[in-house]
Amino acid sequence: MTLPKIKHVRAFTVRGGGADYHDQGEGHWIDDHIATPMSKYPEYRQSRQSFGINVLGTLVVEIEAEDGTVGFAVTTGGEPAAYIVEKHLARFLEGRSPTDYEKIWDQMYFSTQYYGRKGLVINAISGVDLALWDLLGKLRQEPVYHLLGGAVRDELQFYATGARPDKAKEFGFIGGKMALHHGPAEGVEGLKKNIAELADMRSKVGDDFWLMWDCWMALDVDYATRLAIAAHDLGLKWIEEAISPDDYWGYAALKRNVPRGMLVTTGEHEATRWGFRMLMEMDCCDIIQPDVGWCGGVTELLKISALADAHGKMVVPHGSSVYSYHFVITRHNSPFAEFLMMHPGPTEVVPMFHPQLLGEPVPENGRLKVTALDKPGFGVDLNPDITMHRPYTH
Ligand SMILES: C[C@H](O)[C@H](O)CC(=O)C(=O)O
Ligand SMILES: [Mg+2]
Repeated sequence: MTLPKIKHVRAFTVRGGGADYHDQGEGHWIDDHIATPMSKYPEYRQSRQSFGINVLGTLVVEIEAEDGTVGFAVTTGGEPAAYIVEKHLARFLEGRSPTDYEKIWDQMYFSTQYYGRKGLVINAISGVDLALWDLLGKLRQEPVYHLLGGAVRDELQFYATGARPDKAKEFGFIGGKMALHHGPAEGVEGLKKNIAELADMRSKVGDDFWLMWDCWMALDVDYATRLAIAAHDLGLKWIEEAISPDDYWGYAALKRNVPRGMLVTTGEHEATRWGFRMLMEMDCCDIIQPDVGWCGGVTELLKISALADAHGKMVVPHGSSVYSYHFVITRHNSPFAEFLMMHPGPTEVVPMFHPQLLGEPVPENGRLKVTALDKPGFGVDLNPDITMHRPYTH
């Protein structure tokens, strides 16, 4: 079957939540004194927005085929990513068949390698790749998870990330991951406060509910080791992104240092098969957490996950909403998924990329039936009520 060729690629920016989920209003749990690599500067300790965590905003990529069918995707990247898509990447798609995603990915990656490889450029490539898979699904009238090999189970199971694992337990999630609030610059006092918060939450959720810590790259190996040892009796299931994503040697040391049974996880700020290969060959962690919108998109994630499978590692993508769900349901080594609680409290379950997507499924009782994904492409629409801006054209 010959599919219509790609006619046009467009890139837009959007502000306010959605794929740039750190772009939230005041009083949100996601910006409340969370430990970061910038916490050593007291003036940037209370709020991540103070050092610019939300400067980029959301990137929307639309790919229109000759028959008028439009695939789209959202990721983090905003205006600079829109420039890269319009001025550089679009040339590798227009006039081509949407079936040629391997060649398109290869050309996007190698043509930008001299200024790309990780970060913003790979976010832009991911956005294009996801929009391409959405288009392919729409043209073939099949959900993306069919195109990835089909479901290996009937439903997705989720853990929730947010400040209220006790609420997450009530909502039926299998675990709760909290942001760590105090980093090394807050000394022993801060470390004690961290442990007290974990102890308080453990007393609320009971012994068997998973509790995890997201350290958002804020620690060093020594602090992370001391924290892990202190948290062991409180049943901490995993310690996430404890140190800089560039410090593969530190992760390998941390994995050797943590108490038996505690898992080390990382990878949400890692990209491509080559970055993840490093994490695996150096035995840096137990679970890798690629963000589908930041690691290179679905085309690259398939390679990363095959590598992880061969290394006996689980792949539990970071956030990524529907882009993660359509992948996780197709992989045996992705036994559960993350749900980022975007309600400010967070005391309600709301769609992760609200308000940008329409029809975005949310877990019920911590689960999502595969049938919730049974729509063409990624199964979501762009909300026509959001204000989109197209800063560049080509
Ligand atoms: C809560 C974390 O600091 C971050 O905002 C989200 C994240 O890293 C995750 O969901 O994982
Ligand atoms: Mg994380």
